[in-house]
Amino acid sequence: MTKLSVNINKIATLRNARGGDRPNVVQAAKDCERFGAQGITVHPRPDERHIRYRDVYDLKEVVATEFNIEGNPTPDFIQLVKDVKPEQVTLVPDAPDAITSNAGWDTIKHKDFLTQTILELKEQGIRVSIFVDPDEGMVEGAALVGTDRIELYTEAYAKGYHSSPGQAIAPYAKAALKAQQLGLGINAGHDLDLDNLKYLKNNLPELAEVSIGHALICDALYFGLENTIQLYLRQLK
Ligand SMILES: CC(=O)[C@@H](O)[C@H](O)COP(=O)(O)O
Ligand SMILES: NCC(=O)COP(=O)(O)O
Repeated sequence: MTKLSVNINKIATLRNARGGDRPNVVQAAKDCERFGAQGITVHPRPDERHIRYRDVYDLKEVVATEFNIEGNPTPDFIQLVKDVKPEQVTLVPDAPDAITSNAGWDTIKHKDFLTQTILELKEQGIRVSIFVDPDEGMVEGAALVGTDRIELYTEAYAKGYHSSPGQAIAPYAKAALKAQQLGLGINAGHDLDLDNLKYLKNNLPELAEVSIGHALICDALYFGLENTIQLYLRQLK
């Protein structure tokens, strides 16, 4: 079974546009769960342009499914994660000024940093995942730094899917097989949508979880949040 974790960053983007509390991020998380989401993902960024650190503390009080916090492991982020103790943290090497996540970890170059950080978080009883490109060498490096899971960065897959699905999925299938052989759990995310999700799922049999935000919230404008979550869940059957 592949779990759907809804990334609610874009709900916070909308709220922040007016400075009030509409839409309410905590209520949105509860509703996503009520509508079938099996997890809630947030990716607080240092400028708090969408999810704020305060939201993460508030969400911890209500999220009843799997809470996944993604982000660059700066000292502030590490402290937040240690305070909140989510079920899963996903480490992402995004620059503070990046519009969105734009690369996976170089697990060889950052081996010492990742090893130490992952150990620190695992000691808190938190499952750790790291964001990686679909590259077998990077997956081997991920196994060496002690992570529980990897999250395959799917932007390249999403970009290539329409012109050549087979070509787009090939490196992901290889990377996933390598991860499976090394005993790593496999998550995936970034730019997944109603068009490309089923093919990804069908080709990565061990896929434990997808986190989806941007496209899902856009779809919800047209189909409503409940229907949209059901549509995504259907792609994962
Ligand atoms: C790691 C990843 O792919 C997502 O967390 C994505 O970066 C969402 O972040 P934004 O909502 O800031 O684009
Ligand atoms: N980890 C990926 C994520 O949380 C959502 O990414 P996107 O669907 O907003 O591109």
